[in-house]
Amino acid sequence: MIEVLAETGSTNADLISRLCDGDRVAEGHWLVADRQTAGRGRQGRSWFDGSGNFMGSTVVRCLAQDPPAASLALGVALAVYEAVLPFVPNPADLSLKWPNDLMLGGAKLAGILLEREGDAVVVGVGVNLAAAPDLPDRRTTSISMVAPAPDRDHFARALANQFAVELDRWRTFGLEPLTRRWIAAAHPVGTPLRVHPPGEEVIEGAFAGLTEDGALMLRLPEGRIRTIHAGDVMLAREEG
Ligand SMILES: O=C(O)CCCC[C@@H]1SC[C@@H]2NC(=O)N[C@@H]21
Repeated sequence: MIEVLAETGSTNADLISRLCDGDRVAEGHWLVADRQTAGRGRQGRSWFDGSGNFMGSTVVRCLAQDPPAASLALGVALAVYEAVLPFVPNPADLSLKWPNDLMLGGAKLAGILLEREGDAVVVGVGVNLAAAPDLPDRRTTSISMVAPAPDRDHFARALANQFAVELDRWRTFGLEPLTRRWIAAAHPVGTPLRVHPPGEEVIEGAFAGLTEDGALMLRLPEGRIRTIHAGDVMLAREEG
C-alpha cells in the first residue's frame, strides 16, 4: 500500500516516530511525500525537495534468520536500480556506487538512507525524477535530463513492486547472489574512486568489488586491497 502525504518533514522520521509510538507499520507499506521540508540524507546531509521527485520510505522487520541488516542496503539499491532502468534511454549510463547511491552518467541520481529502529529498519529512498539540486561539490542529475520524467505515482508502484522482489531474494537466497548482482550493476572493476572513511584522510584507489558481506574492496595504488566498511565514496568524474 502506498500512502501519499502532501507535505511532511521527512518520511523516514515519520515512520520512525510511528514505530516509536508502537504503531504497527506493515512491511510493504510505503509513505511517500510530495514535499519534504526536512528531508535527510546520509552522513547528516539534507536531501533535496524537488517537485515531482520520488521521496518515500518503508519498513523492514528484521527476522532472526535474516542476513545482517546492513546488507539490506544492497538489495534496496538493486530495487532502485531495477525500478529506474526502464526510464533511462541508455542502460549503460546507470550504475550503482557503494554504499548505496545510484548514478546516471557519473552524477548522483538517487540515494538511500537506512535507519535502524528496534527490530525494524526504515528504508528511505530519494530519486531525482524531475529535478536535481545544484551542489557545490558533486554532480547530480535527474531522469528528466535524459528522458521525460516518469510520473511519480507510477514510479512509486514500480519501486514498491521491485522492492518486494528484492526483499524476498535477500531473505531467501542470502548475500552471495546479491553481492554478485550488485557488482554487475556497479561501475566497472578498476573505476577510480576517492574514499573518505570516517576520521581519516581521503584515500585514492580503484574499485575491486565487494567482500562477501558487502563491504567495499578498494585497490590501493601499491596494489594492496583495503576493505572499507563505512565512508563517503566519490567517482573521479562526480566532483562538481
Ligand atoms: O544521502 C543519501 O544519498 C540518502 C538520501 C535519502 C533521501 C530519502 S527521501 C525519502 C526519505 N526521507 C528522508 O528524509 N530521506 C529519505
